[in-house]
Amino acid sequence: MARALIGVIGGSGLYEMPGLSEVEALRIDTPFGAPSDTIVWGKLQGIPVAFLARHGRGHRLIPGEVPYRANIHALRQLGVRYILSLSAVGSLREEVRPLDMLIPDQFIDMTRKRDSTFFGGGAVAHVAMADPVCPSVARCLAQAFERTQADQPIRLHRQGSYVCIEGPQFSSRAESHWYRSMGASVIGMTNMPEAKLAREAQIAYATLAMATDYDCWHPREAAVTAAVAIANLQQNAARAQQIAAEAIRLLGEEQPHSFAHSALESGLVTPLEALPKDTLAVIKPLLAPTEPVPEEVER
Ligand SMILES: CSC[C@H]1O[C@H](OP(=O)(O)O)[C@H](O)[C@@H]1O
Ligand SMILES: Nc1ncnc2[nH]cnc12
Repeated sequence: MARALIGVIGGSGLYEMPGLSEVEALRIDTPFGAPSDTIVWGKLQGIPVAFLARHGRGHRLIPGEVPYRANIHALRQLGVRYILSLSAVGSLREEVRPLDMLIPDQFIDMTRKRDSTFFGGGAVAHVAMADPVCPSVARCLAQAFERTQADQPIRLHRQGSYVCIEGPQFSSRAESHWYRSMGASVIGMTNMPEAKLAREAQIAYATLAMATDYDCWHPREAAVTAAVAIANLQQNAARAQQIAAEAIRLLGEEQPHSFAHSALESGLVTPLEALPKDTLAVIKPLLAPTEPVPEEVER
């Protein structure tokens, strides 16, 4: 089986990862069904990368239909240690202007009907989510932002809370004001339970969020529409891909240890020998330590 160090999950408007060599399309099966699409494996400057279009190429899956468990399980089967998530978001703060980028350091989960754990079926785990984002991966994204050229003055915000709603409808004005009152900076529909599952799979996770609109709270701006969000995202897509590529290079060079990599050491409550056989088969790939990738990568 192919191995990858870094998984890139491309969101709305980001259905491919340019610049990969030795590309292969992988169909990976998981106990939770198929991922959103084939996983595109390739090397970027010698670093093995697995790219997955969150909504499928052609944008076929609404946020609630994205098979989050299959996506994370499949990336983990490939040995992925770091996930870069690329996402469109609405801004809930005046200072986060449309086209700005933000690296969330917190998530608020307002989703209602998504499978959000690999555990159950006789296996109990409670992973820590106090700090859901890996600071090292977030730093690499921020450094990558600084190092890539912008043809327009886009600003980066290095922290903020991302509130994740069920969707697919955008929020009502009352909800938008409520999320602002919670202290959230940006709003989206996909990063939960993705970030929770990444933590359960012991993968370090961070998101590059691209503001496309002011949702519907702003007194002087029109309420968001999908067409406006996509149009604004398209303006930023090439830059986002450059940032991801540079972050991959930085992560590949540094391969930082993350507390996410040992999340189950303290999180798994049921003793391994007490796990039902079928359940063990499902979670075994999550428990295996992920190995740093040697300089000369073997496949
Ligand atoms: C088309 S705008 C709404 C859509 O975009 C975001 O998805 P992603 O995080 O995959 O970029 C948002 O969460 C909605 O799913
Ligand atoms: N305003 C918004 N609400 C939820 N998801 C979004 N993605 C982009 N803009 C959004």
